[in-house]
Amino acid sequence: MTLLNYVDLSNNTFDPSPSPQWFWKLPQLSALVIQSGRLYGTVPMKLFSSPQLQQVILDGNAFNGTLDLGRSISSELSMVSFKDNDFSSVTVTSSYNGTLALAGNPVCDHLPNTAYCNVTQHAPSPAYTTSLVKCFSGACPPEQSMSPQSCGCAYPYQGVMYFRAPFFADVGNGTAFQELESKLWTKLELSPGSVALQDPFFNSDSYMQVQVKLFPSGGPYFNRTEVMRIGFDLSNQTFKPPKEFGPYYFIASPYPFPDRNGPASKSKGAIIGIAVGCGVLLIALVGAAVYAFMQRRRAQKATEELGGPFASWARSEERGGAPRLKGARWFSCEELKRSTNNFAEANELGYGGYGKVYRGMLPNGQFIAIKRAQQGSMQGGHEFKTEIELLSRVHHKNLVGLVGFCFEQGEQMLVYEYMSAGTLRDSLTGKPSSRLVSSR
Ligand SMILES: Nc1ncnc2c1ncn2[C@@H]1O[C@H](COP(=O)(O)OP(=O)(O)OP(=O)(O)O)[C@@H](O)[C@H]1O
Repeated sequence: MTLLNYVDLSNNTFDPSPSPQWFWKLPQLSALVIQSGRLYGTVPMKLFSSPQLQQVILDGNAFNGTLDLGRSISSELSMVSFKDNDFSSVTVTSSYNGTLALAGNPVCDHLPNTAYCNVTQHAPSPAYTTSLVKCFSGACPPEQSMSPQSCGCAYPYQGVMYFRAPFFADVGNGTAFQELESKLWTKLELSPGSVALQDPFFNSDSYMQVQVKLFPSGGPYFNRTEVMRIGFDLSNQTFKPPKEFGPYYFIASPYPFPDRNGPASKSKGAIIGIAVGCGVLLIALVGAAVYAFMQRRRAQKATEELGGPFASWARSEERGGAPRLKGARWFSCEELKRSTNNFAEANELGYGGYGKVYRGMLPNGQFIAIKRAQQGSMQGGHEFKTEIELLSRVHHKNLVGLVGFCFEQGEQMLVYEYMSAGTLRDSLTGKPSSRLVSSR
């Protein structure tokens, strides 16, 4: 606590209370600001003799009785403001040369024309703004401003300085603001005159707000390092303003670096880098497309080499490869449909455990018997393959030879040589064989 030098407790909802003891027990205190703090009673005289004290702003409270600054007023004290309190009298010695503001106290009913009671004493002159008269007139493009040093347009580093408790209330105080300008360009290592201050005013928090513009000296822009350095010095309050400005904080505006303004302002190196990168990417994409195309062609060729049925077999089968057949071939469903006139009823030869048996005729005139598996007798692909491999190997004069098979579109069909003489039973019973009904 003893190290506190700046106290601002304004606008809090404290319980109404008299002046706290610590008011005059903080040896380092330089500014005491409690506006609308619900304080009442008398103000202890000791407060004003605190050795470091420069500023007392206790507006909007309910202090009453007599305001007595005492006889040993701190030589540092320059501002005492008790506006809108209930003081009925005031005692101040001639040794005090600073500002005393008492507007809004009953005492001013008796002393309306004194400087203490002048309501407008805070703004006696127009707000200070850095002069550009030597630059004649002339407008700058958006985001640029005219430098008071070179009179040229440039991109300033700018922001707002908030002085929380300046020791003066006159926003037209040219001497103070010129001192601030000079300290800014000196401490921030800028060219003399390259600082512009604009329209200082007291905001609703009673902070003095000043728009600050700092101009580059070697061109229209600051570089990143300079912006970081200046921004750090102001934002972290490494920069110390003249004493009468008191404590402050700084809110910077974003800086419009040249690379934000589009590709035209990008460096040559960056453009070359981007172009090379795009070229490499394009070559890689073309290479990938050619490779994919070649792979597809190879896959198609391999499929064609495998042959229709075996390719189909390979697609539908996970286990095993194409069947190894002897003298039997693959038929497409379409081919067998045509040969039986779309499996016409008239071409049915019989019905066995496997399913219906149809008579058919191939385009070369060969008759065939087609055993078409019905739903219940369908085998797994692997079993079907094993069966046709086995059947294709069996050749005997008393056995019907396997001509081929069909395995696609959910069909399993075995194609045999057609026995025109019918079955053994037919021969025994003397039943004649049926006439072939062909689609042709
Ligand atoms: N190669 C063929 N040539 C002419 N007709 C045939 C031929 N194979 C079968 N058939 C006819 O189809 C009918 C059914 O034959 P299929 O061999 O399917 O029955 P199956 O003799 O009961 O034997 P399985 O029970 O093993 O299927 C036979 O009765 C016959 O009339």
